[in-house]
This record gives sequence, C-alpha cells and structure tokens, in this order.
Amino acid sequence: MEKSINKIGVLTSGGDAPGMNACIRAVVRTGIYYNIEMVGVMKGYQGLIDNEFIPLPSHAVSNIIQRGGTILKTARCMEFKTKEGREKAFRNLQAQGIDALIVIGGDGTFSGAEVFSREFNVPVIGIPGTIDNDLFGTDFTIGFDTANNSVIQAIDQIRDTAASHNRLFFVEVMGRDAGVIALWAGIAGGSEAILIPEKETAIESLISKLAEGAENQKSSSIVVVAEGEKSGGALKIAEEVKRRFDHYDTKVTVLGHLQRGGSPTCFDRVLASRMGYAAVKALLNNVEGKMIGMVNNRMHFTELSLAISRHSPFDEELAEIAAVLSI
Ligand SMILES: Nc1ncnc2c1ncn2[C@@H]1O[C@H](COP(=O)(O)OP(=O)(O)O)[C@@H](O)[C@H]1O
Ligand SMILES: O=P(O)(O)OC[C@H]1O[C@](O)(COP(=O)(O)O)[C@@H](O)[C@@H]1O
Ligand SMILES: [Mg+2]
Repeated sequence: MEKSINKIGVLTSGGDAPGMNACIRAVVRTGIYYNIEMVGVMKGYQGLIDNEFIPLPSHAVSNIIQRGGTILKTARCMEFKTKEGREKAFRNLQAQGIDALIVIGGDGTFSGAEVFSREFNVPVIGIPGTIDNDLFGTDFTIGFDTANNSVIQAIDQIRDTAASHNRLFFVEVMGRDAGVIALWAGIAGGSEAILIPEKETAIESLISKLAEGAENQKSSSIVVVAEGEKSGGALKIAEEVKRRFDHYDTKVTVLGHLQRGGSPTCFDRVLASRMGYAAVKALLNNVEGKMIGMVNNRMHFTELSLAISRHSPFDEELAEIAAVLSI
C-alpha cells in the first residue's frame, strides 16, 4: 500500500560538505511547494536520538545557498550504531509525526539509513554529501568540486613559493579511504606525482621520477598525497625521500579542514539543488530506500544497500593521464 507523505524530516550527517546548505534549501523549498510540512533534525542522527527538531518554513532557508557548512549541524553519532539508539530515534520520529526522512551524508550515513529504514519501515532517501566523491552510484558528490577548488588554490600558492626556492613540496589532502580529491586536484594543480590509497606507493620510482624532473630543468616539484595513502602519509614519505634525496629542500603542507569549508561552487550549488528537488519528488512518488546520484548528467537512483556495498570504481584513465602529463 502506498504511504501518504505529509511531513518530511531532513538531516545532515558525517563530515560536512560545501553545498549541504544549498541541498537543505532545495529539499525544504520543494517540499513546501508540494504542500509538505518540512522539519529539520539537528546534528544528524544525534538529533534524532536527542529529540532535536526544528520547523523549516521557507524563510528558514533564505540566504544559505552560498554558505559552506550546514545550518542543521552534523555529527558522527556512535549511539545510532546500536539498536537501542535507533529505537529511541524511531520513537522521537513517530512523536513528531514525521513520515519520511531525507539524509544528506556519506557512506556511513547511508549505512545508518539503510538499517534504520529496514528495522522500522521508514521511507528514506539518501543524498550524497561528502567532499570525498567515493560513493558508488553517482559521478559526483556534493562538496567535491568546492573542495577541489580550495585544494588547487592552495597548490597554486604553494607552487609560487616552491618555484622561488627550488623546493619539493608534499601536499596532503583529505580522503581517508579514497584518493579522488588527490587525483583531481593533483591533475588540476599540475603535480609531479599523486599518492593515493588505491595504489601502492613505490618510493623508488617516486625518487627516480623526481630526479628525472630535476634533470629536465623542473625548478620545483609538488607531490599530492591523500590522507589515507597506505605507506604512512605525507610526513613519513617526505622524511623517507629527504633521507634518500638529501640535496632537495623538502617541505610538507597538510591542508586539513580548510578543504571542507568555503562557499560552494556553482557546480555544487546546482548539483545540490537538483538532488534535493529529486529526493522530495522521489518520496512523493513512493520511491524509498535509495540514494540519489548523478550519472551522465541525469538523476539516477541506486539501492542504499548497493550504494554502501562498494566504493565508486577507481578511474584508471585519470591516473594514467596524471602519470603522462607529469613527465
Ligand atoms: N553501520 C552503521 N549503522 C548505523 N549507523 C551508522 C553506521 N555507520 C555509520 N552510521 C551513522 O552515520 C554517521 C555518519 O557516518 P560517517 O562514516 O561518520 O560519515 P559519512 O556519512 O560522511 O561517511 C555515523 O556517525 C553513525 O551515526
Ligand atoms: O573531520 P573529521 O571527523 O576528522 O573527519 C575527517 C574526514 O572527513 C572527510 O573530510 C569526509 O569524510 P566523510 O564524508 O566520510 O565524513 C574525509 O576526507 C576525512 O578523512
Ligand atoms: Mg564516509
């Protein structure tokens, strides 16, 4: 039997990502357009458990499309991983009269959504909001483009000083399990090498590549290292390279959380608007238990269970392009 949807809750969860606010706005405005009552859940699943709900009339989402972060706050909530925590969350949801949930987050958020919707038969739609762009079922996640732009701005600035001193810079970017930011920003920043969790790091070949570059009149080199790179991260690799290549002046910059902030790019705002709109329309058409994605520039649905079962496939062609262009 079709469920009638009169009240929708929306939350953001896991790491924040630029464009989450644009997405909240799209969800709220679309819901209101279709006469649905819209409610915000504060601090992700933590707010569901702690009963922190706020009404979201249209004006509550004015003037946020350009802002980074999330007005609903976010959290990594351990209690939601327990049955007791999720039972509390369900009781609060029922007391609020919320018929369906839209969750904006990453793979962890969708794992929580998948188990919660199965246990309590709550219709849920997931929207991919993470700078990491590692989710299966979408070409892009909200926040990835903005994070990349912040990273390349930093790399460009580092390049100026690196070239002035003939230095070798290791720039560490985010990505616990995925090297997608490293790959994209590494290509766009013209880096000499990119080290990522998806590939083994071969120190020997890195050193010979840097040496070749120096012979070929390169006045500086930038190596982009993803946080989750398996041989120990930027600091450790830089130390190893310095030990073996001691005539090079080696520096390390860890970009850290500056990559997660800032005003979303046009791309992220439009992506967030399309996904937020499509998520509400999906619920109204009794679609549930799915993640919305963008595949070949079209909105596309993937079962949450499938979206959390794997990462997006690694782009070997991009890795090849990075290697060819960095000679
Ligand atoms: N297996 C799970 N079962 C229930 N809830 C989960 C599960 N995995 C993650 N969550 C919830 O989702 C939240 C966000 O996940 P996390 O991995 O921190 O970020 P992201 O969604 O960005 O990947 C977690 O803090 C937790 O509340
Ligand atoms: O801010 P925190 O909690 O230290 O988490 C850092 C992690 O969050 C991210 O920025 C985003 O990851 P998620 O989207 O999975 O939350 C990762 O790139 C990074 O490793
Ligand atoms: Mg994640």
